[in-house]
Amino acid sequence: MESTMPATNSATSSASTETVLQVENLRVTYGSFTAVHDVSFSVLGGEIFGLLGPNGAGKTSSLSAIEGLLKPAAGNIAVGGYNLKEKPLHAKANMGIQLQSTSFQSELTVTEIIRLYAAVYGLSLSDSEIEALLQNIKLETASSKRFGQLSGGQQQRVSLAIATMHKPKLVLLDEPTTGLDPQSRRQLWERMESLRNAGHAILLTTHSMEEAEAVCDRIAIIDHGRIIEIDSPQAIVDRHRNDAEVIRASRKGKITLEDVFIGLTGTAIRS
Ligand SMILES: Nc1ncnc2c1ncn2[C@@H]1O[C@H](COP(=O)(O)OP(=O)(O)OP(=O)(O)O)[C@@H](O)[C@H]1O
Repeated sequence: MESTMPATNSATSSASTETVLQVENLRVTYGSFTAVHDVSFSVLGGEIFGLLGPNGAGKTSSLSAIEGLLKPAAGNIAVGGYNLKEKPLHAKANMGIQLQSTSFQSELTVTEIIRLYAAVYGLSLSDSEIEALLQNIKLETASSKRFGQLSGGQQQRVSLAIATMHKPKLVLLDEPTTGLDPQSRRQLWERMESLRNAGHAILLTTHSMEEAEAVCDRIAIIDHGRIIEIDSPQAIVDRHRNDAEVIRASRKGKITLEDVFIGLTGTAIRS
């Protein structure tokens, strides 16, 4: 079993001591197939934590279990101190889940969608609060545009704003920047960092090593449903820079996180 205690490193300096998400011995099965084997990790307030892994490694299955969308075969998940099994409503009230853009009604305007989801969270937002929210995501001039008319980056910003409007302790993002251009990706990274700096815990899945290095304070590399490394990106690179497989994977004369990732998970294409 991996240690559930975060390693100490300079990248986690904004992290608080509050464990916002605790995952212990999580197991997810589909029939007789075990997709996630005894996965354990924790995420602190003020920390961005990334789950990295090849296709089919078990990232989405782990996230879905944490979101309460699928029932784990075994293990414990606690959010904000509330056990998801025993206090599901309390645990879920502490989570903000970024929905895919396709989940939103494309014919509604941005303001209508924000009002709709505010109501779902039991929030009543005044016009000036909605205006402030739109300003915050630089969409003040797009309030009456239909959601379907927004660019991918704008849709992602609305989606993240909705996921965080009830100020959840834990924010869950499944491949949040896939398909975005570099400008939109940078803006989203800045939003994540400001959430982190405001004390939220952020758990994201990503295939991007660049993203992991740029924004994640710590990462877990998951392969075949098991965590094989957990630490800050730099500490993981430093720990494996002399591994023969990592040196073999190196392409640019210096060891990158991607080289370590390939060295640890292999070069075989996953289904
Ligand atoms: N509903 C399902 N029924 C059966 N097997 C499933 C189901 N969902 C996922 N799996 C399998 O579980 C394993 C983990 O899948 P999961 O989607 O969690 O991986 P992932 O790391 O998110 O992959 P990707 O990067 O491709 O999104 C894979 O082998 C996948 O085929």
